[in-house]
Amino acid sequence: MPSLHLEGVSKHFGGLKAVDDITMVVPPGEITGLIGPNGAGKSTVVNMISGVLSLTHGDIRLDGTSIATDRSDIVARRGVSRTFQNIRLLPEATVLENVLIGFHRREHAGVVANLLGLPAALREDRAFRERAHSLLDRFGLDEYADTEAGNLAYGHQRRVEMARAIASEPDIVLLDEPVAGMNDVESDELATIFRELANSGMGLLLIEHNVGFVTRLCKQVYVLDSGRMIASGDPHEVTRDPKVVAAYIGTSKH
Ligand SMILES: Nc1ncnc2c1ncn2[C@@H]1O[C@H](COP(=O)(O)OP(=O)(O)OP(=O)(O)O)[C@@H](O)[C@H]1O
Repeated sequence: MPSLHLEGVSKHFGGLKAVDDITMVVPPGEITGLIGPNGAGKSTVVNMISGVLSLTHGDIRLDGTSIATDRSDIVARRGVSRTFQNIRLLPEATVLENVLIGFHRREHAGVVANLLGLPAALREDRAFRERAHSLLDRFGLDEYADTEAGNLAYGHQRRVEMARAIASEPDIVLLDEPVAGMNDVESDELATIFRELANSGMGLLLIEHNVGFVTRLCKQVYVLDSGRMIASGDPHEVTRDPKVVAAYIGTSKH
């Protein structure tokens, strides 16, 4: 399973260095954390990895191959998938249909075969539906398979987004604040799923405000503040680092 490397990555918006020369690794089979106060640059990092934003400097490599200039659909096809901080489901499509969209990367039968309804496409469709149901089951959503996604409670919508993100069996998945707005029971359930995904070999990058959640789950954590990487390493040590404490209570010098 490949790992993801960010090397000297920067993003400038005019004079603002939203991300400034950061280097980090997301290894396979592990949950890696990316934390930092509001405006630190976390979403900008995710947007650069996933091909939504271009880089000002630096390189992003997946298994040694640069993906830094790839468009977002290519990045997804190469095996890097993501969820969004603000849920992006098709609200009028059913939960099952939303998850089926996630299989796009693995579609082999081809667009023409699909349009003509040829047997290979039909078989693939059946296989995808079965897998989508088992994913929904894993996320405790199967009873909602035929419900319009927009009618689900917020916490359930977030789960649908995660099911869709892992439907393509990505090598790396970027989770942008997955437990925001969830209670402890819901976040514990997700923590179990995240551990299972990592145990299956997937590399997870967890972007979170909830430092306790990150500390419990991650082997390695990176801390951003005003675009700079101010600490990285074991989460228990990093969260005691005076620079990190200062950044979180807003006393860091910029
Ligand atoms: N498209 C943009 N144009 C100009 N500035 C931007 C743009 N996107 C982000 N920024 C700025 O870059 C900085 C980093 O923002 P970013 O959203 O990456 O932070 P964050 O750590 O994800 O914050 P939060 O935790 O609040 O989501 C902020 O100062 C933000 O205002």
